[in-house]
Amino acid sequence: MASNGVGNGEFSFDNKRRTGLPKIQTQKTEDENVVCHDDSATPVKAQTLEELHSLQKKKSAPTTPIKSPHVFGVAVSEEERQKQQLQSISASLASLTRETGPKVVKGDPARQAETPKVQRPVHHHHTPALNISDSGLKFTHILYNLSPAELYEQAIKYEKGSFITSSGALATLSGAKTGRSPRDKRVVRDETTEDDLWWGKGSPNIEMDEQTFLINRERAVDYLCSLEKVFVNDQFLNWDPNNRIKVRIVSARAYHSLFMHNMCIRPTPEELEDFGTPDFTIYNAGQFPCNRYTHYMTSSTSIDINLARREMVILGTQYAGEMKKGLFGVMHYLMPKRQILSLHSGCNMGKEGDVALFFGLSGTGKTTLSTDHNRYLIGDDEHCWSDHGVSNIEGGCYAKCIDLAREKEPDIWNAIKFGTVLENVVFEEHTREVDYTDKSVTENTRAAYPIEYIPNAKIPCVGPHPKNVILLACDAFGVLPPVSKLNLAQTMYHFISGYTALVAGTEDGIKEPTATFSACFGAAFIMLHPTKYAAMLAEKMLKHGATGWLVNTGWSGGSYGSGSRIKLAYTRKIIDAIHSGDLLKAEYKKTEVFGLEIPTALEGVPSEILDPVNTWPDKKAHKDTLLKLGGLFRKNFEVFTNYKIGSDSNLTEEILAAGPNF
Ligand SMILES: Nc1ncnc2c1ncn2[C@@H]1O[C@H](COP(=O)(O)OP(=O)(O)OP(=O)(O)O)[C@@H](O)[C@H]1O
Ligand SMILES: O=C([O-])CC(=O)C(=O)O
Ligand SMILES: [Ca+2]
Ligand SMILES: [Mn+2]
Repeated sequence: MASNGVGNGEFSFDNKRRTGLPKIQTQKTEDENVVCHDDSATPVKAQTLEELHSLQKKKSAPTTPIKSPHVFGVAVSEEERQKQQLQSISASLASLTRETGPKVVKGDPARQAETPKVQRPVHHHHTPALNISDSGLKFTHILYNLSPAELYEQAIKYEKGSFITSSGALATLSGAKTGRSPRDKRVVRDETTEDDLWWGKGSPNIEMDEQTFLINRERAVDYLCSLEKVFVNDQFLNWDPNNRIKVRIVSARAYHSLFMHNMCIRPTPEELEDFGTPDFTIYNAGQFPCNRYTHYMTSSTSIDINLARREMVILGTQYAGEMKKGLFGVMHYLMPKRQILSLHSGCNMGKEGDVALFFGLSGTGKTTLSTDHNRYLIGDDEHCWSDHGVSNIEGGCYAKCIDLAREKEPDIWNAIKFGTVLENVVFEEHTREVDYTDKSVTENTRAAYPIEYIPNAKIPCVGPHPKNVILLACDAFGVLPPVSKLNLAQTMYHFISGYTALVAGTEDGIKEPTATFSACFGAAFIMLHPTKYAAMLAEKMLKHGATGWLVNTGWSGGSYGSGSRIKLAYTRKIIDAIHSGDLLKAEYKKTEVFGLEIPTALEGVPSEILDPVNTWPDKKAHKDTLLKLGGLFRKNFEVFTNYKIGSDSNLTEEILAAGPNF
């Protein structure tokens, strides 16, 4: 026992010769001149609590002009600029059957002090009383480009299911829909889109007419204008400054506003001053259903795109991903018109400037694998490839959270902090610790965060031409090799096929994997025929000498149920070897049926798993499954056999020959 004089079962707090707690000093000591009187504090600069609170805040940046604003070279006053901005928002919210837009005013109606006293409509001219609706008699309060902190307050105060989690993220519920509704996505078919777009079997563009669009638009706008307040976000898409698109998002929920704040590119205060008229507008009236008696409406949900009007209307779903992916669809139309390829892919860049693209359907690993601590993240989901290189379309990431673990995905884990929207997760009531394994609300739990929350994000999110094009498939059949090197024709074959096999609904016990084929790894978002995008990709890969790879992030050692998912650590080793160039130099052999070139050895990955047949205990079962998958690929490709890809019929024939052979 320590020789501090305290022994025999007694304990002490330190090793000084003391027998008990230090005495609390109540007497003034000589060297300290501490005064403890209540009246010693500096006087309060306010007479009332209200006044005191008003001292907390100073005017914030977005409404403060940085430089004197000009319109057509003529200086306009700040007051005039504010008026123009409100006019623009009122015009966005205008019903098409009434002469004027709603009266709009900035600020939260609950905070009267912040609401300007101007009770004067934006449009001064006298409008016939006949055309005024009830919602036209009142002001619609505009919560314009609020900050994350302001949006947190709005969400927590007014939206059920909004909570701050222990790491500071905003937990929200998206309501009845916890995923996208592709069967309710419609596009207006008019003279232009008739010829431009891909219609009919296999196309994601379900048609609607202009009139029906206007009915739904009116329904959304009337709903939004009937509210006390609406959120308006003015933001950008695409980091390529020459091909940037201005988007306006009008929504009823702080959740939607914060989600888009994170996912689109955030304008600087200066950029906001010059914003002007948006190129595209979303009306998100997600809480309000569409009218089933309206032509074309097959459910209470409708996501409607009108390219001519440059508008999108959302009714009957609050899932925020509809906005993100709806805009992606728009980019899939606008960018190819400018000879720019739009891609459903992640993208990152090595220290040497080597860029890699990661294609794949939902859940195959775009976000997980592009978020790589040793590389710069350009983006996780939506990119453009132009003559100048790649650019991210978005300003944020949207990561799957199910079974998220700090050790496996540290950068994503750490990005879930203040400002991040956490959708549909379950958390401990008291500590607010999120349980990422809990699927009670949905398996599709998600985190949306600004890209700069990833420490090695490449800002601005642009990079040179890709060196590697990695096609990801989560093959729950367990027959595709963990990695294969592809020639150009094979890359095109697999790009057009867009294969993955996930296992749905784990609750009801083991289910058969179901193959999904989604052209260009994003058939739900493309607007033109898949061969148009494929031809552009082939041309770009050839021109810039990019190498194609097929990586199976799914099963090994058997199909779902008997085998297991390939360890993320192994997939990361494979990806590292692609980036470093080591894999290009490896020794290869060809597989049966799919004719894929697979490496015989790769550092950090057990050699036996590189050829799936080695990992299957039942060789016959392996062969049967391989043939079954080959058959599914073949059947899926039938619809493409009559199309020419690019100007070269040689490439078309090569692509057709690059599929399974048996
Ligand atoms: N070997 C593996 N490789 C990649 N991801 C894996 C692997 N094993 C498990 N996973 C898990 O699979 C999921 C991949 O999802 P990810 O968010 O990357 O999908 P995504 O391709 O970005 O889809 P979306 O387009 O829907 O956002 C993650 O939850 C990840 O942890
Ligand atoms: O859009 C979504 O909801 C999520 C996503 O990224 C995808 O499905 O590709
Ligand atoms: Ca993703
Ligand atoms: Mn995606």
